[in-house]
Amino acid sequence: MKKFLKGFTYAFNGLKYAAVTQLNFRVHLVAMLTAITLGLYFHLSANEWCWLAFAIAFVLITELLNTAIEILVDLVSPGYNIKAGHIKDVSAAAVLLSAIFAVVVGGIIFIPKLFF
Ligand SMILES: Nc1ncnc2c1ncn2[C@@H]1O[C@H](COP(=O)(O)OP(=O)(O)OP(=O)(O)O)[C@@H](O)[C@H]1O
Repeated sequence: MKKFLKGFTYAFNGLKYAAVTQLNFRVHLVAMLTAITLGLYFHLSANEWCWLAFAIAFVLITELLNTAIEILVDLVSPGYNIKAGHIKDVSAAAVLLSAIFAVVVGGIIFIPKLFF
């Protein structure tokens, strides 16, 4: 049980590290809070909450994995290496795609409620 709880501590340390060191992660957290606030205000349906929760989790998870990959690349390849650059670029592209997906989901849910 102690070991199980320690696993949570490590995971929270990872979240804290990402929040402290990564501006993008903080931006995503603010976007998440904004989306949740709007969701509460507009009384979203269960289906809409599911899509929103999925989009939010998807972005945060890809950002966390991107951060882990950046750290790993810097660890194994501290100097300039074209492949290290490609790895970071591809990893960043995954975050970009997930963010576009979240914007599309947010748009589908909120644009009709905000403007029509
Ligand atoms: N070791 C390297 N060798 C070659 N190119 C690199 C290397 N490290 C970074 N790059 C290039 O520079 C870009 C930015 O890298 P960097 O590590 O600053 O990422 P970042 O997303 O700005 O990270 P952070 O969120 O820590 O600021 C990468 O996407 C990659 O194209």
